[in-house]
Amino acid sequence: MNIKLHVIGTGYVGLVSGVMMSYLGHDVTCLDTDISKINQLKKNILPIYEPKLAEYLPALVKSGKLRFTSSYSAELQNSQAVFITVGTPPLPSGEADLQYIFTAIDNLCEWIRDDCLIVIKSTVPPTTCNRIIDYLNNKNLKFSVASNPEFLREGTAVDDFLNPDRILIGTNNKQAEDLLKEIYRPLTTRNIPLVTTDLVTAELTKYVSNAFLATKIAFINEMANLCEKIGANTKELSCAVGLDKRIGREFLNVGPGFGGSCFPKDMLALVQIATHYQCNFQIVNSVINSNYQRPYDMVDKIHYIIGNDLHNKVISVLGLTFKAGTDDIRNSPAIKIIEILVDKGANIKVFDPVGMNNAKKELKNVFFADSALSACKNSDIIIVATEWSEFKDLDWSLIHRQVKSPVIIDLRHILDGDMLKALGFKYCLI
Ligand SMILES: NC(=O)C1=CN([C@@H]2O[C@H](COP(=O)(O)OP(=O)(O)OC[C@H]3O[C@@H](n4cnc5c(N)ncnc54)[C@H](O)[C@@H]3O)[C@@H](O)[C@H]2O)C=CC1
Ligand SMILES: O=C(O)[C@H]1O[C@H](OP(=O)(O)OP(=O)(O)OC[C@H]2O[C@@H](n3ccc(=O)[nH]c3=O)[C@H](O)[C@@H]2O)[C@H](O)[C@@H](O)[C@@H]1O
Repeated sequence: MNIKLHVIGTGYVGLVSGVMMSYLGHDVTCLDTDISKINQLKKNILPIYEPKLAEYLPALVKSGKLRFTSSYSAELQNSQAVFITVGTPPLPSGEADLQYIFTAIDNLCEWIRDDCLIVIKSTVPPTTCNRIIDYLNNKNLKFSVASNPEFLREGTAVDDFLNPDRILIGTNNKQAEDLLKEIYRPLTTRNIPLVTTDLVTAELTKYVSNAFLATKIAFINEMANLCEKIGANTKELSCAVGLDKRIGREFLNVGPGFGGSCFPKDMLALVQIATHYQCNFQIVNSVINSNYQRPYDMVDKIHYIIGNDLHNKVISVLGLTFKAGTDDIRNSPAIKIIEILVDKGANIKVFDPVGMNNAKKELKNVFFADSALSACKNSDIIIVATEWSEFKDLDWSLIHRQVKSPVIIDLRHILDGDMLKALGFKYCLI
């Protein structure tokens, strides 16, 4: 059965969810108050870089099953469910800022029909849905509210949407549950697990999942520090440890620390939630502190290799986004490392295959090269900060001839160290 839906917010989650729910057969209107984004989308231009998404957009728009708008209007009266996917950034305290959620709710209420289901897909602290219900009740409005947290990752969002490990829906009434089950039926008929819970359990599950994944990363990064001192091979260690099914290989890749718009903010929000309920979260706090320290450790390593005085040193940084496959630089460890190095007086040359435009808005006093090769010219040290696969395929022999000093520090463990050493590079891992 095709269902009429609105998706509020066309960011990394809203746009993917809107496009893909339309692909599942529903009639979807994506609404964002950012007019420039909507104007681009109306011309079939994606305002974000997300692999595969562009393959779906034009045909769905042409078929009339996917529409874009920048205004809350009477068109909302057609919708049976409205998914809210606006941002929930951290306040200075770390608590999630819910202002965008409540603004969206205020705007919606004027238009949606009485039986419309409001679905919160944004990551929100437990009890938020109940708070929304109380807020609506105080205005004498009786809309149903459901929680449907999203687990997709940037860079693989389309595949993650179509093949999730689970779909999670939190509801407090059967009609809401049934409608959400119907919306996801094209996926659940393929045996994708659908978990139903109450509202607060669904909301908390999202934070616990992100916190567990972030903990795995911080844990292996800490172990990598020991590997380096002892002379153990971190990559082999991660593989061997991860082969234990109880542990699992995923999220054991050593790197410069976790970044992105979610892990860092959700860890802070979880601590705030725990504190509110007088729970002392020692593990989560340690993970936050350990990850905060990580870029500084990376800079110490650079000092160790090329000396304490960074003035007159040319440092080439390959990769600016918080991970490969996205143009998102929010909380990117690469950006943090560069900022620390700039403060120390280093000359920084940078290149990223898709993140340059976003980085230009953020980074000051660095040289933006137009290719990886050009970024590496006359370099004293090359830092690989994001795991873009194209960095593996660079002409390293040519780069070797053009650097001042042939040193590479591979923060992502993606390059072929033996090949680079054979070319004459000093190849360092973390
Ligand atoms: N980025 C990701 O990969 C994932 C994010 N999440 C969660 O999803 C939520 C959204 O995250 P992103 O998509 O990254 O955010 P984003 O910042 O990319 O997009 C949010 C969008 O909402 C729009 N917006 C804000 N207020 C609005 C309003 N009142 N009406 C209509 N549009 C409005 C903004 O213009 C923006 O386009 C957050 O809670 C996040 O934690 C969950 C899973 C994955
Ligand atoms: O709530 C969210 O926003 C999303 O957050 C993460 O997705 P995302 O941030 O897009 O990307 P990840 O692949 O999880 O990477 C996060 C960070 O951890 C780092 N990472 C990841 C895996 C690893 O083994 N090592 C590692 O350092 C990445 O480089 C990146 O900086 C979760 O994986 C998603 O399930 C969740 O929906």
